[in-house]
Amino acid sequence: MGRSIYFCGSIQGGRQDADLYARIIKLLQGYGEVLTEIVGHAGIEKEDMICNAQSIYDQDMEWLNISDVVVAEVTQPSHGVGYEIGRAVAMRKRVLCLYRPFTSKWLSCMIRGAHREDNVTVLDYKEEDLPEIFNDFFANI
Ligand SMILES: O=c1[nH]c(=O)n([C@H]2C[C@H](O)[C@@H](COP(=O)(O)O)O2)cc1CO
Repeated sequence: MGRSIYFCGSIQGGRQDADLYARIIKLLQGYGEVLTEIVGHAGIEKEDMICNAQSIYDQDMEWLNISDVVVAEVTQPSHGVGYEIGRAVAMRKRVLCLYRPFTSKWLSCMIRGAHREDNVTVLDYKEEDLPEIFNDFFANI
């Protein structure tokens, strides 16, 4: 164990999948410490109103830096999630992007096209597949 996991999910991009993020975070906590647990909290977008964007950015970049692995739910498009993935790739982090294809959302080619054998994995998934996906993914990290 002892891994630090940076989980990315849409906040200002739309909170339609917030409950799913909370369930994913719970599963991920079986594999390490999730630094960005707050992404699954109900009411976070309202909390943000009273917070400072720069301090959130600075904290998140620090967490991204120290993380061992990045897991992103990318179905709901989000500037912040796309930015975090781009920075994580530049830092040569191991990145897992999870996309649910059976929705009306299309995945950006800047995410789909980032898939590489060695460090970036982009997977189409259904929620019921997650335990097996995480078991396989974390077996090598
Ligand atoms: O309050 C916040 N706290 C925070 O950690 N984030 C980070 C984590 C999420 O993975 C990502 C979401 O970006 P966005 O808000 O553009 O959808 O940005 C984003 C916000 C709000 O933009």
